[in-house]
Amino acid sequence: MNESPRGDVFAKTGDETTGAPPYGKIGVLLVNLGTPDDTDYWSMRRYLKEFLSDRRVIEINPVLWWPILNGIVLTTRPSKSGVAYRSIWNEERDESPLRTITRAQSEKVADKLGHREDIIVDWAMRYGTPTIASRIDGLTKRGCNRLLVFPLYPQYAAATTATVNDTVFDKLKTMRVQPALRTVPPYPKDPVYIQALADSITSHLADLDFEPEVIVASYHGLPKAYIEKGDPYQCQCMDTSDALREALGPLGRKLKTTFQSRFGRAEWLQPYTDKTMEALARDGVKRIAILTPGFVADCVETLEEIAGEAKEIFLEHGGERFSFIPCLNDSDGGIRVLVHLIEQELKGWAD
Ligand SMILES: C=CC1=C(C)c2cc3[nH]c(cc4nc(cc5[nH]c(cc1n2)c(C)c5CCC(=O)O)C(CCC(=O)O)=C4C)c(C)c3C=C
Ligand SMILES: [Fe+2]
Ligand SMILES: [Fe+2]
Repeated sequence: MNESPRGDVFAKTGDETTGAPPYGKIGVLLVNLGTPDDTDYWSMRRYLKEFLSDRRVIEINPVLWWPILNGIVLTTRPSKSGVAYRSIWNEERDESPLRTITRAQSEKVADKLGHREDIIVDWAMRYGTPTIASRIDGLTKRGCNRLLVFPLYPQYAAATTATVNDTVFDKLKTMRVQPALRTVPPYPKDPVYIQALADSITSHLADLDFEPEVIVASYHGLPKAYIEKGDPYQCQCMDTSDALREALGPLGRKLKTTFQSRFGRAEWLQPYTDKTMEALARDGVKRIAILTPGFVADCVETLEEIAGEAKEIFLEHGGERFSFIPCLNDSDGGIRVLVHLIEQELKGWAD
């Protein structure tokens, strides 16, 4: 670790006479939500336990939540979620799509910033591996005394963005020599992000053999109570949809916003995606396309819940054509968004 009392006096490329580590680089750390290491009961349970023990995610009093989590959730949910993960698992690499795509994003962003020898790009997961702490250790060992953390969420929720930042701050608390720190803020209306979404919709629709009557923008849900406590998440999702509608021109009139992935019995943000699928089909809508603009990478929530389950619901209730528009992932447009935001946040550090 970079914890020598010599701190800032290290030479840029390391000190050959004393063996002091290199110094003077900027670390960029992309962080997504996380993912289980495997789909069996115990791997799923370990992952869900870490995730659902996070007080930024489940805000119920822990004395009340602990017996529910250990008595009900962790006995039933791991098997159910394991089935969902198995249906989308990347068999070739034996890992979840979220991990494959996040790694690819990190590698492509590193390529794009390759002309900058002082920048090192890496990735981590908030839950599961690679951990944020291990990757901060890695970056500081490689000479990063400045760190830009990028929580991969366009819209801010305490359950996602804040918990990534908390974990970074917790790691820094343990370090004698801390790197200087910046975090990438949410970017719900960023023009490069909005244009990339609009382009991905128009190019996807151009390849379809049908014209959708409705285009659904489905965001991950959040308990309504969290919004009442101050999360700007719902407003930021609406901001994204409004900006996207404008960027799409006349096609934008077809755009409808919904919220997916309700968890537990409390009320979550509405309209719910699954109920909307049913209602649209019952109202006679036959053809839809659906995108998930709040997800930077495809994952179980988009590939299984939307491309799988939501499609089934729509078709079962009388819909005829359904097309899922993938996340921006490591597409040229997706990487352009990430690089643009990184360059914007590095101003003054790396111009
Ligand atoms: C994109 C933003 C996300 C918000 C906001 C969010 C809030 C949130 N999620 C849960 C519960 C679960 N989420 C699960 C998976 C999951 N969630 C997000 C993103 C957001 N979550 C992603 C990217 C993923 C996919 C991870 C992957 O590996 O593919 C799961 C696990 C899957 C399952 O069992 O269904 C749960 C559980 C809560 C409670 C919450 C807000 C309070
Ligand atoms: Fe989630
Ligand atoms: Fe889900």
